[in-house]
Amino acid sequence: MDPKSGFNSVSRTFHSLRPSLNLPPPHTTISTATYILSLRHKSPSPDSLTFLIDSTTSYRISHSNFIQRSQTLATNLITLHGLTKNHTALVLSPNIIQVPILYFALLSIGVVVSPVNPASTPSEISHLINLSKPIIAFTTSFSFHNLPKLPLGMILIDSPEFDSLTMEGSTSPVSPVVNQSDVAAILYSSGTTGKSKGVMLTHRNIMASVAAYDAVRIPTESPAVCLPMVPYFHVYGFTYLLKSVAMLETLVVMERFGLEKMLAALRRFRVTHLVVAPPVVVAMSKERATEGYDLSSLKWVACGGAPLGKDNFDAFKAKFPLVSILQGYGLTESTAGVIRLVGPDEDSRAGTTGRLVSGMEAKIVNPNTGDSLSPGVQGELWVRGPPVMKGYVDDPVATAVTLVDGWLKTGDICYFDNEGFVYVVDRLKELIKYKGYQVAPAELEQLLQSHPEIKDAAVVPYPDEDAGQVPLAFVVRQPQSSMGEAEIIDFVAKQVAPYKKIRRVVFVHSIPKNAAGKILRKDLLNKIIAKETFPRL
Ligand SMILES: CC(C)(COP(=O)(O)OP(=O)(O)OC[C@H]1O[C@@H](n2cnc3c(N)ncnc32)[C@H](O)[C@@H]1OP(=O)(O)O)[C@@H](O)C(=O)NCCC(=O)NCCSC(=O)/C=C/c1ccc(O)cc1
Repeated sequence: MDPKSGFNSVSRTFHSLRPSLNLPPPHTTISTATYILSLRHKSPSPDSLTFLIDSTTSYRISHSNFIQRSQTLATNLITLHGLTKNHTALVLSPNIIQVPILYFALLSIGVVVSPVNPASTPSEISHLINLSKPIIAFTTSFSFHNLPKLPLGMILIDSPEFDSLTMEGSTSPVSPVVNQSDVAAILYSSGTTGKSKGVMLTHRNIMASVAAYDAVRIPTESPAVCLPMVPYFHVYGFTYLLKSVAMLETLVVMERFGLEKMLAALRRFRVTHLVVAPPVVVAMSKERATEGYDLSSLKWVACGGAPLGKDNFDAFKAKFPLVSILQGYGLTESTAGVIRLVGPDEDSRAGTTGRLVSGMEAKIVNPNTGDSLSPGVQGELWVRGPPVMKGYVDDPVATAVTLVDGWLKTGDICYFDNEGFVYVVDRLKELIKYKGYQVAPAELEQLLQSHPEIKDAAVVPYPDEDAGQVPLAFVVRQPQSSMGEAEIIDFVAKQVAPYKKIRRVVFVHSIPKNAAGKILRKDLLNKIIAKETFPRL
């Protein structure tokens, strides 16, 4: 293996250059929660250290109180609500202080956590429920009306009843035997096409994700104060908050993004680590956007979920030269970040998303020939290692297409340089990334095609300065139809979560397809970008 790039020219595989993972032997019975608690002894901070701060009320929960509450909750969920190992619990909530307590409690008793975006519509939620078959739901007073009845009902986590469940009753931990190979969480991803799929992540997958942070942990004089401005219902926020338990960090919890609210919280709580998707970096970099805010505590911005353009990186660095931007790359299917930049030494490398995290291998594969390619050559990124998912729930076909001999085919076109840094250059899979969220064109196309006045439709990613990409629809109307753009946008908006909304419509006479009937999305997109106008094609 070349020690500089990590490339083995015989196996044609890239290997991680980071320190190795510290995981228990795979057959030991241990839950993610117990594993995370075992990592905490490495930190010098006392247990009385604050773990959670509600950014609105400033209410605080210490690390020791967090553990106590999640253990009390776990016991009560078993004894009072009949939850047992291998049940699935749906969690429909924005980022509120109760969510980390709930996740940790469920993981400790082997109940499968299944978090869902609370902005989802009832029909989207029904689809996810059909996949993961939860027995109980945990939600808030704002979202409960979107849920159907489940066998063990629902618990409102923003209620006094939930507070009692976390504080009253036995604190003696209940510990069902949990195998590392047991499913710990089902998160949702579009995969490469169509409707959402349930991604099964095992306890070991999540342990590996936390262990990768642990392997490169940099000792700090005072504990990190982190503000994850990403949703806890996606894998990025989900794993970030778990690693913050392991590393005895402080988490500032903010329910919804607003630039000024976020800047005020950064200043007030002396945040050192901000965790975001690119639109937040773009918003902070704009002229005068941060005027009047003392952000001198900020040391690191972790940025993932979508690529951060070089111009955006440069604009941020010009404004905040002392803040390190550490990009990362990961998928729900890889239990979040599998490629990351680490430490201040690597942050000056604009354009790269980092190096393979501990324990990972990768290949760059020519999508046409299947050949594994060398450093400097572009191809599809395949990754293999302990955080790679078990598979998609009840979907052996999609699983077999995506996982080949343990290799996860990412659908992203990348290359490695001679020092093991990865550059993401294009996307093979047909996905739109709106503000770091996945939007599957096929799902929107099916909705459009269900309208009686629409004869055919295609949806493509259209570049957008603030959101990264927005869904743009090409629509062929029925001959007598005179429906307009607003009507079409509204028709779709009523049926999908807001991040999936169609943002622009172009009327055309036909949709270009190949001989097999596959929409030629790139052709449509290229025509429009070349012309920069929206003519009838
Ligand atoms: C903070 C963002 C960037 C911006 O927030 P926002 O502008 O308020 O928008 P929202 O995303 O909250 O909501 C989308 C839309 O829905 C609307 N909305 C919202 N909730 C409502 C409501 N309850 N009622 C009504 N309207 C509403 C909201 O107003 C907004 O409308 P619009 O302005 O038209 O876009 C937000 O979009 C965001 O957190 N995005 C990140 C998503 C994310 O975590 N993606 C990661 C997926 S997993 C992954 O890729 C992992 C990568 C990874 C990589 C490296 C690692 O090391 C680790 C991990």
